[in-house]
Amino acid sequence: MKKKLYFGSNLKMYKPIKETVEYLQSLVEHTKDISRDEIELFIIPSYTTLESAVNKVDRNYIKIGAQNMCWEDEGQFTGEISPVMLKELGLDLVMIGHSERRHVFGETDVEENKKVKAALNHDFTTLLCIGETAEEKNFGISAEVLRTQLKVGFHDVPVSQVPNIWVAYEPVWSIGVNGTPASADYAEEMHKVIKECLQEIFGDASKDIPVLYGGSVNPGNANELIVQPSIDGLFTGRAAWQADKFDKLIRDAKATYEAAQA
Ligand SMILES: O=C[C@H](O)COP(=O)(O)O
Repeated sequence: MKKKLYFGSNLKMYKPIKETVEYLQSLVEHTKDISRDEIELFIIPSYTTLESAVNKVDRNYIKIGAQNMCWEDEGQFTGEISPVMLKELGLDLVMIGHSERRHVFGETDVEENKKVKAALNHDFTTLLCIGETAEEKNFGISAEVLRTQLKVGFHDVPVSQVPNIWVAYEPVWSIGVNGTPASADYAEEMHKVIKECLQEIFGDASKDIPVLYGGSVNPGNANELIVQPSIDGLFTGRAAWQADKFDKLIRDAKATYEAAQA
């Protein structure tokens, strides 16, 4: 059966307001003929651009999200942004536990769990990012690491909230300018581990949770990744930051997936 494909990008700490809005508007123009029953498209720009982005971009075509969020509604948390503040902007989704939050800023699985629960309780689509480091991979404990991140990250999350849950698998060693993309076989193997673990946590309801691959996705590997049975979408950084190039990557991947289903 043909599944809906998910394509998204995290803009990290790139693109100020004007550039972000132009990029989003251009991405809408490029992709608006592709049925949103067949693809889900989302972009996660920096905080300072969000108000302009939600006001100036047609969100029938693109969901817009935040890159991080505090677990408390308000309080003595200098420098943090609360779910209430993000809700006020009318955002669609919140990303939790991106590799750079975990490994540059030291966030823990327990903190990600608090954020996941807060985001779900505020009715955001909640994208939990997980992934093992190179060292963990070398020790042969990738599956154990992913299972831990999922079991702690979704601890105490009721099955009723599954419709708002997305997961991105981004091996830390595959991300960014120094990253090495995971092979399609390796990514598929890890996605299977993730789907089995989600089944343990949420039962059959977990079948509706999209699991996206991220980490040096590019025009050279997107097609072989998207045809893997356990990969539901591509979470892309650098290769998505020009609207015309991202549009082409999406169209090529979609066509390759459809050809493989025929
Ligand atoms: O959030 C996106 C990931 O960090 C992937 O970034 P990248 O495609 O530039 O490696």
